[in-house]
Amino acid sequence: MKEIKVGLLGLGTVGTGVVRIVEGHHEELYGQVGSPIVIEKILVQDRAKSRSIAISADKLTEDPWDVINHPDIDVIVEVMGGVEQTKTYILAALEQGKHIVTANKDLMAVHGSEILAKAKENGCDVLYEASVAGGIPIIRTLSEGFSSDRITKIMGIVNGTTNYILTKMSQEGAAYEDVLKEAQDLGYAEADPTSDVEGLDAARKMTILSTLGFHANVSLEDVEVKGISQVTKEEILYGKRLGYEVKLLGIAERQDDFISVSVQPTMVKQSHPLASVNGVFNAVYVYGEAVGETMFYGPGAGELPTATSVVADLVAVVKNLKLGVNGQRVPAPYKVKKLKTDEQIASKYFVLLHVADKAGVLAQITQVFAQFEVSLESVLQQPNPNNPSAEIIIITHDASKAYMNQVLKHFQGMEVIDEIKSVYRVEG
Ligand SMILES: NC(=O)C1=CN([C@@H]2O[C@H](COP(=O)(O)OP(=O)(O)OC[C@H]3O[C@@H](n4cnc5c(N)ncnc54)[C@H](OP(=O)(O)O)[C@@H]3O)[C@@H](O)[C@H]2O)C=CC1
Ligand SMILES: N[C@@H](CC=O)C(=O)O
Repeated sequence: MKEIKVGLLGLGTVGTGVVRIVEGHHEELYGQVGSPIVIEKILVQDRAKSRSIAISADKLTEDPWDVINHPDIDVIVEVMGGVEQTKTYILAALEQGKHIVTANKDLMAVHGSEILAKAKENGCDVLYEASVAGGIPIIRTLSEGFSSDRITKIMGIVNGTTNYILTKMSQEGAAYEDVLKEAQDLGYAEADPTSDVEGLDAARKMTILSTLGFHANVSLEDVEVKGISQVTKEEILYGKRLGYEVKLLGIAERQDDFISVSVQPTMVKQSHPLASVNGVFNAVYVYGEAVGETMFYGPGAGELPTATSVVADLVAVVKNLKLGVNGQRVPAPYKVKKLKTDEQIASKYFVLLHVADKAGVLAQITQVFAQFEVSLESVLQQPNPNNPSAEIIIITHDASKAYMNQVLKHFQGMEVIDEIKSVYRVEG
């Protein structure tokens, strides 16, 4: 019946949600773990800042060591963000035998293996469910639910901010900057939203998911990343007219033992379930050799959805404490990582070209695709509404990335092509 004392690092969007759930769902938590869970001490940057919840002043501290070195605290919940300083705190806490729950994908994507090794050394849990796809329990799903299967593909929308922006641009014709500001005000965006819009946040999450799904140590450098800052309203409209929605997709694929991981704006066919995942919602497709196709859907960011996952991890740590089995389920990648070459990566492509509006141009262009063995699914030529050139929109069949790059390189030297306007991967 001993109280479980928790130290909280951070009382921002997620930290506030954690306090609300620990206090508001007291009965549910007590019922499951058989002990009261109490938030003992909270690290903030500024104790004087006004807060949206009532917190007694003596719980707040600006000194991290008040929390980390607190003798009665069993579990540290890290929801302050940041990488190097945060890593120092977490390693110090683990050395003292304290268990860690974190929502920090930046930290886990870069230093996850070192932190998990330290946890193992000290018999501690490190759980990080909230670090990917906010309220969707995708980490537990991959590491436990699919532990019997061989995962071949993980594909999804794993950043709420960019999905919110793309949805508003697509459905309301909203301007990129205005919607980004809204996402920040709603607490979805990272402290530096560049990591959302440039795809880095999604890349960190895909690093975590592919490491778990493929049992190989995938690092951030292995992920090819492109964000949404260059996506235009025009491209979104073109996509719509042809039956596609632009989504920022994380795609991790495995064939035999070779893997590829990328984050890129993708034209998703409107009939594909990912095309109708809108706003701050995330969705992750997991393909397993045995299970086939599965999809997990839910809110990807925000105070209470994210805190739900954080507190679920806290419950898991406390259950392990009661059973005396902490630190015994640290996932360790056991496969040697082998990355696919560009020749091995295949997908369909959407290509929008501005070309000279004269006879024979289309034939010259399709000839280049044929030369590099890229076959075409559809070709549309129309006058460019803004100038005397013509627009050609091509959707290819599956083509290797290497051949597609050759095609694009060839286009750069062709007089009849004014501009390669857009190139997108296509899914669905
Ligand atoms: N927001 C979301 O929807 C999601 C966020 N995450 C992750 O959760 C973590 C927290 O995010 P979020 O709640 O949005 O962040 P916020 O910026 O809203 O909150 C950060 C909190 O940490 C405190 N803090 C930050 N740096 C320091 C420091 N150096 N020393 C002491 N206190 C510090 C701040 O103090 P003060 O209040 O005094 O400023 C604040 O309370 C991040 O790792 C983020 O990536 C994961 C999933 C979803
Ligand atoms: N900034 C992130 C927050 C959750 O991880 C997002 O928008 O998804």
